[in-house]
Amino acid sequence: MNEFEFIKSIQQRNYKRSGLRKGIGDDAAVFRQSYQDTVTAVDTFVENIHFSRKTMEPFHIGYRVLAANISDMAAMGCDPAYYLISIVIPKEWTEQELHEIYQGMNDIANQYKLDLIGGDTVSGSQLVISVTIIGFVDQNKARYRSDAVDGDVIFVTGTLGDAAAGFHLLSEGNNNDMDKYNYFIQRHRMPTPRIAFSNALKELNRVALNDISDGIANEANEIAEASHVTMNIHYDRIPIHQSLKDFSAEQQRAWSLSGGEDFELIGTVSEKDWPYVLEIAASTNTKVTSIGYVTNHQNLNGHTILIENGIGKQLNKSGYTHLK
Ligand SMILES: Nc1ncnc2c1ncn2[C@@H]1O[C@H](COP(=O)(O)OP(=O)(O)OP(=O)(O)O)[C@@H](O)[C@H]1O
Ligand SMILES: Cc1ncc(C[n+]2csc(CCOP(=O)(O)O)c2C)c(N)n1
Ligand SMILES: [Mg+2]
Ligand SMILES: [Mg+2]
Ligand SMILES: [Mg+2]
Repeated sequence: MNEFEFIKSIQQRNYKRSGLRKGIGDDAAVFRQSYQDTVTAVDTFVENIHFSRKTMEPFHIGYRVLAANISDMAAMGCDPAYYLISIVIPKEWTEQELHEIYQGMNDIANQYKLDLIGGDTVSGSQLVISVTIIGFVDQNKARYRSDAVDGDVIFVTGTLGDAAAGFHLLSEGNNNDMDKYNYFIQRHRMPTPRIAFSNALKELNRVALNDISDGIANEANEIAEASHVTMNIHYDRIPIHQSLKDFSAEQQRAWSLSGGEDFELIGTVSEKDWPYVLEIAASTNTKVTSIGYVTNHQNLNGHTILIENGIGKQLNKSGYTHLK
């Protein structure tokens, strides 16, 4: 199959979004959206950095790369609508495997009602998939890392450390572990971006949000820096899955604080709005946990404090980083 046949084979027959004027098939895509703000992000997924043949089936590669991008849209409080795929394909990858990658993307795109509207296909020595995602949000309702203020409640969705546990099991586990801890493996391969929850918060005037791709130690600090506040987090309030307790205390700690790739949300809201957040959590079937509070401490602003046994210590960025 040549490049052009490949593009034809991955093209959607019908588009879901009414604003689309031109999808795949011209020099660029065209969409129209007159009254909302447009939100866009790009993330890249590289063989042996983000996944390996051992950790992911082709279907999961597609699913996971789009999930990461949808999660950034959740972190912005916006509704994702369109995506473009740039793919570098090594010759070792079969036609069948490539289609499975696209089936993975298609699966999650259908769940979140996204249209694939363009991309680029080239050959190369390593599988690299880059996704550009485009979404829409009501004017002035995009959620920024810079919106946390003194007195806010800090919350997270879901449980943390699941994806890192899954990655550990896929890399080092035996067959028994794979069955017993299938939940963690699924969470690594097929994360759940929290779009319904974050979009349902749109009635609130102010929410600070960030998604947890590198680990809460990173993302809490990103909010602290952007908002010039101190983030205070109780270690024993960080929600973990019951089965994570089967692992050592060191593993639980490393995975829940800096494992990354959970694609949960960390956010802050005023104390007054916290009961409303809990209502939205219930109505969108999303686990949400309060893990601490925001303060304004002149010399600690821009930092995160982790409180354990009543003692607070600075929690430095410790998650995954691509450049040393
Ligand atoms: N090479 C680059 N050129 C221009 N802007 C960049 C580049 N890399 C990152 N950015 C920008 O820096 C900011 C932070 O990017 P970062 O990738 O850390 O966020 P993220 O996508 O939420 O994290 P993750 O990649 O872990 O999902 C974003 O505004 C992003 O667009
Ligand atoms: C084969 C393999 N090796 C290592 C990891 C771990 N890993 C890779 S990138 C990343 C952080 C998010 O990256 P980004 O900032 O690009 O979103 C983490 C925790 C993996 N998933 N697969
Ligand atoms: Mg991202
Ligand atoms: Mg990024
Ligand atoms: Mg992000």
